[in-house]
Amino acid sequence: MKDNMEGRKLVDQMDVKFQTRDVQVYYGDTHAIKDVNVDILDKTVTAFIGPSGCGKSTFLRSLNRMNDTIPIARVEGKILLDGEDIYDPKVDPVQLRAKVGMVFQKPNPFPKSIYDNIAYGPRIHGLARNKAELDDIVEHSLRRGALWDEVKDRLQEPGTGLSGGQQQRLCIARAVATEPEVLLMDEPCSALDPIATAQVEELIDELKQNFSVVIVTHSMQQAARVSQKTAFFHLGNLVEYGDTDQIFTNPVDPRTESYITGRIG
Ligand SMILES: Nc1ncnc2c1ncn2[C@@H]1O[C@H](COP(=O)(O)OP(=O)(O)OP(=O)(O)O)[C@@H](O)[C@H]1O
Repeated sequence: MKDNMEGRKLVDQMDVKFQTRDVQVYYGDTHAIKDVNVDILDKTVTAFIGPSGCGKSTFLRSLNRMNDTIPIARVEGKILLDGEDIYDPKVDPVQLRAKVGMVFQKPNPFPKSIYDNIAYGPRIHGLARNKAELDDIVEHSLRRGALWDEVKDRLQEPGTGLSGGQQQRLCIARAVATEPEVLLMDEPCSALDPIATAQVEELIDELKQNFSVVIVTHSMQQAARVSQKTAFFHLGNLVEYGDTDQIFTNPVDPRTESYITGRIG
């Protein structure tokens, strides 16, 4: 991987959320992720870009062990979150996913009320001692999801009755309700119209004040708008990682340049 470290200030260890070292992911005999070494920063939006099938989602899912749910998937190498190996047998994947939340391509609210969509995670993780505390978490999370004003008078209505963009903000609010440290987003706007996309992008910009956000996107415009760091993947390799401005204006690797200028992908 060509990492343009020259001139870049040395990153303080405190700023690093994930360190990945020599990460490989296999699906049976398919080697989907090859030797990926990257540091993902706190309070930063990192975009994963690259042509279809290059491994963006696979690598994203390895960061909260969602690949564990795919029987033929195998992860090798080290993935450290705040210095702790997330694949250590002592780590409970359910607790890990509360710390490393995920938002998917298609909004997927539970078939429950708006309130219960948010309250579900805090209830199972015992984050509220009583109803008043749970109410506070629900309100705070919906505010963080930029949805509170639109739903505060209908919290008992089904989450599935909201518009697509509102459902996606509900899913983001649900993910933040368990007080995660990282939010993984796999093409979170691909099912949304331009107005809902703009709202979610604005929200991502706010979320980075409190979280490390990693977003997979097919839209280079979106990567350029929302992220400060960009990682370009190609055929399972992390080809280039650096400041988003630099990746889009002055890529080091010819494969990155071909992709951003539309010659591959
Ligand atoms: N569940 C799975 N079982 C077997 N192979 C898989 C599975 N998921 C992904 N793959 C393979 O792993 C490789 C990487 O796929 P992945 O979905 O991570 O790429 P991607 O860059 O996210 O693609 P896209 O942009 O199209 O979503 C591909 O060759 C894909 O066919």
